[in-house]
Amino acid sequence: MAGTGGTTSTGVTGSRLALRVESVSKRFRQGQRDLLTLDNVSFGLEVGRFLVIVGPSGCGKTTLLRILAGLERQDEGQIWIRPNADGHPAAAMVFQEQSVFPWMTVRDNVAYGLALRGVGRRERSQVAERWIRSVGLEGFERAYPHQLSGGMKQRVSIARAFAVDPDVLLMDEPFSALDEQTRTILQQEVSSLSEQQQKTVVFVTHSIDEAITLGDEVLVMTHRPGRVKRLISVPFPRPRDVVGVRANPQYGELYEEIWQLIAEEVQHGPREE
Ligand SMILES: Nc1ncnc2c1ncn2[C@@H]1O[C@H](COP(=O)(O)OP(=O)(O)OP(=O)(O)O)[C@@H](O)[C@H]1O
Repeated sequence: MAGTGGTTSTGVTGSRLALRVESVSKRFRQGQRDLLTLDNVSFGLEVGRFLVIVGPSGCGKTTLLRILAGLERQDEGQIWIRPNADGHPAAAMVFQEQSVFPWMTVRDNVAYGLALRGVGRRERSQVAERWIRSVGLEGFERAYPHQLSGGMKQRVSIARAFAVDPDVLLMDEPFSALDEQTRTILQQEVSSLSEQQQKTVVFVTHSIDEAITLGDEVLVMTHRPGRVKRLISVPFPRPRDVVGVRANPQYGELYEEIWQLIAEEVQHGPREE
């Protein structure tokens, strides 16, 4: 099927690469055997680009993100993330589950990563309060997570990730547990904030809609073992209106293209390993 948005090369050679994944494979021990989860995955991403990874359940999306975050180690291949000159962390992760600490106030949750880096109390508070405002939680600085809605807790997680000023944001289905309105509002905020702050983002989702509305590029993975099936450019410029983009005729074409790619994988099932 013809690509509506054009297929990009997995071997990006631009001089401003933010990260590169090269021939990465990963096995997990399951019972008596090693299960190949990621198989020879390679792609590159330029600074400031928003990459969304989609693929059938269990194809290794979270595993790939965890490898990028340094939480898991690949068996083969290499990961390169542009070194950060000012000592800020190269990458920060926003998880699927609400990962805020229930015993900390909103301010302390947002400042947590800064405290780990040894930033002084005064600066921590200033930075945290700025990010609390940016994600629309002004007035809730002293609130505890149990006093917040699910959407508000995810805003805290997002503010915490931005507050440490990482070059790369790794987001694992951060909106999957939210209602549609809250999800749309947070999609717009993450799209706008990442664009304003020139962050490079790797974002995992099950939603084709979310992939197209947020992504500059969509990486479609195969069924387990996960491989790169297609890397698709989304032709909509940013800053982007995440609702307005759905009215673009190319949105429907891209949706159909990505749906077909995933459906092929789901129908074929896992490969021999
Ligand atoms: N620590 C682990 N030990 C053993 N197997 C694991 C471990 N982590 C992941 N796996 C296996 O690796 C495979 C890929 O898991 P992963 O969570 O990366 O997939 P996914 O594409 O993110 O799935 P989903 O879309 O359902 O969230 C699954 O078969 C899973 O059971």
